[in-house]
Amino acid sequence: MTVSETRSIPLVELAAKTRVAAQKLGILSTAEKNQAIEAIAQALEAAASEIIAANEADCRAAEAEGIAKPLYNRLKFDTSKLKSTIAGLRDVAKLPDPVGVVQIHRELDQGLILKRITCPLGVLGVIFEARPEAVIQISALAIKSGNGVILKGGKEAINSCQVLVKAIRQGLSQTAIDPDAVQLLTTREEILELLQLDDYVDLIIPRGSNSFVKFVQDNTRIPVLGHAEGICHIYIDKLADIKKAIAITIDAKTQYPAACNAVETLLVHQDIAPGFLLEAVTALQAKNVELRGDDQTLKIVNIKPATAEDWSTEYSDLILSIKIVGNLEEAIAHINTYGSGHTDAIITEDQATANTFLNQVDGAGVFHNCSTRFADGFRYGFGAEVGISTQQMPPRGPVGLEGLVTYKYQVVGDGHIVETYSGSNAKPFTHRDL
Ligand SMILES: NC(=O)C1=CN([C@@H]2O[C@H](COP(=O)(O)OP(=O)(O)OC[C@H]3O[C@@H](n4cnc5c(N)ncnc54)[C@H](OP(=O)(O)O)[C@@H]3O)[C@@H](O)[C@H]2O)C=CC1
Ligand SMILES: N[C@@H](CCC(=O)OP(=O)(O)O)C(=O)O
Repeated sequence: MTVSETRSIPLVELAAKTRVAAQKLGILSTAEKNQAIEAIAQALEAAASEIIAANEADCRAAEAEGIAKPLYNRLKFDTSKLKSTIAGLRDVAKLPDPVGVVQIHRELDQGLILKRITCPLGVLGVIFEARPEAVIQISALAIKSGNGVILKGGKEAINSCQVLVKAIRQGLSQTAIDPDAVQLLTTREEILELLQLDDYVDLIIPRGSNSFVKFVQDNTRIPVLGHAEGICHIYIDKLADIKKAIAITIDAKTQYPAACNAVETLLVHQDIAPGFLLEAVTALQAKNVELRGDDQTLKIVNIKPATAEDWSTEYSDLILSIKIVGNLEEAIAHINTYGSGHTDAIITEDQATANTFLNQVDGAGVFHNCSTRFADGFRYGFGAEVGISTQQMPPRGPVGLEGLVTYKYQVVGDGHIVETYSGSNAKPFTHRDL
């Protein structure tokens, strides 16, 4: 039985309760929020066997449905993943509180003081794929940033999500935070309903395909922070160190092929192509990567031909397309045409070439001589991430605590009026930063 089937109240009431809980949460102290995160960590540890059993049930069902191996690996939530996710949760508790940060403190005139102070957004609606650790990471980030959250995970992870949210709410019940601050939805129908609740939900974060993110944008008045697909590239420059290039390519493709920051297309400078490709293809095939090349590549190595569709495909699997380019400009043009603004890397020992790439590739992450798989909130020191924003406006890339707060301007005077500062005798502002 799903949570929605057992839910006794309409979604609008559930969202209203989340909003009330979030309003109380938003004004709690850092210590109270950190205590709540620790209580969740302990509740998850206590529920470990139930969590693992629920996930095993999800994995069995997904296997019976013939889930692809990389997606199965993303769904699988074993003891070691649980332990590392709980460690990440405790890392979030150690991070500075993103709420109440004074970003601007300025005297406008004597006794008239402006402050810009960060505050929570309110209630977040986060829709994500079948990745159980996302439940824990997003809940922790929401709590620490003072926000309520309504979660919806991928259908394959339904049992895992239910048990995890049950444990999180159980943990919260021992703390100053109302468990209603964290809610779980389980069906697509509920998402459609959620999108209409602009009186209760302040931000929708869809993690999914471009078409799903667009669907959400087209069907809600709530602001949307899109986390869409990752068509990530690695450009192997003519002055690349071949050893580094191969190690980075293998990592970016095979370390977690279903992740959105895995590489999908390799662009290779024509001058280095013969030497690099012979070695790289052997190494990639040894890791069971299926390779698809353009006409130039096929002249050097015996792999499948790529079609035009390959350049705009996110495989989420052990498949990699390869294209030979004449120069850096061609590589940048290809990425800016077919990429998804997620993460792209250049491998080169030439700093000037690297700088041109880092400046001219338009994306949330531009990397030099390292794997695209570093695009991740935990690895950036954010403790965890809500996901990786692929939109142009901030927050962009891995979204951590700072991406979940807004700010307000606080102005304190002592009877000050604007009339004093206008007209021919206008008093000048001091505009002095304090
Ligand atoms: N940038 C980022 O941080 C992330 C990007 N992605 C990208 O998302 C893409 C797809 O990932 P995938 O695993 O297939 O996830 P899906 O797109 O299949 O699912 C993601 C979530 O969206 C829901 N959903 C999908 N379509 C609809 C719809 N039409 N109406 C309502 N709900 C919908 C799913 O619900 P249900 O399961 O119930 O069908 C699930 O909860 C990939 O390109 C991946 O890179 C994924 C995660 C993070
Ligand atoms: N940052 C994460 C990947 C981001 C993410 O959520 O991707 P996805 O596997 O598409 O759900 C990681 O490096 O594992």
